[in-house]
Amino acid sequence: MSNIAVVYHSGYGHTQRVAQAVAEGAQAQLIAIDAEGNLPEGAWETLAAADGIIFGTPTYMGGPSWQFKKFADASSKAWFTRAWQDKVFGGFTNSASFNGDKQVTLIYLQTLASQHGGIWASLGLPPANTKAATRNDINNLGGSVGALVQSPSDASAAEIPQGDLDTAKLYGKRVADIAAKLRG
Ligand SMILES: Cc1cc2nc3c(=O)[nH]c(=O)nc-3n(C[C@H](O)[C@H](O)[C@H](O)COP(=O)(O)O)c2cc1C
Repeated sequence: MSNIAVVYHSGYGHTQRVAQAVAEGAQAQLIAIDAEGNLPEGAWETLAAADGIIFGTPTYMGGPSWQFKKFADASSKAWFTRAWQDKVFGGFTNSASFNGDKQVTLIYLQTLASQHGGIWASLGLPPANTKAATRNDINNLGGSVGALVQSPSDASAAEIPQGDLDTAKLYGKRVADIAAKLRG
């Protein structure tokens, strides 16, 4: 059993639902970045104590939300002290379009983890990309770096495709399992 924290921002609730799925898979603690880009009381300590950290943000204008970026910049304090060195990291993003430039966001999250000296966990799931594939399948969006989720622009958080949520949950479990193995 490992100790994982999922730290995420969500402007309108879609990414929050994804974060809950990831946290369920990882048996993780959820930390919400608020609308001002700040963390709740005690969250930096929780992150410092975690074996693994999973980042989550919607893709806004081809990158992370500014609130997530504010958190990332504030993490430079942890960077200075190498507080997150050798932790396991993962990341997920959610956006309205199938592509929507989500990959740019994931690469940003991977880079942030690498700046901190982290060990990045890939998605580790094959794509469902045959003619028979549906949005209920695991990894129908065909990601590899982290978990991708598509919420149609007119869909509520309750209408996120089940396959993407299941993918997010499996990814959370993968990050937790890797962290447990590394902890020994
Ligand atoms: C300011 C803004 C920028 C957005 N930019 C993109 C984008 O670059 N690509 C995309 O596919 N969707 C984009 N969207 C759609 C959001 O990613 C989508 O609505 C997502 O589900 C929002 O997640 P949230 O409810 O957690 O905030 C954008 C939405 C907003 C509000």
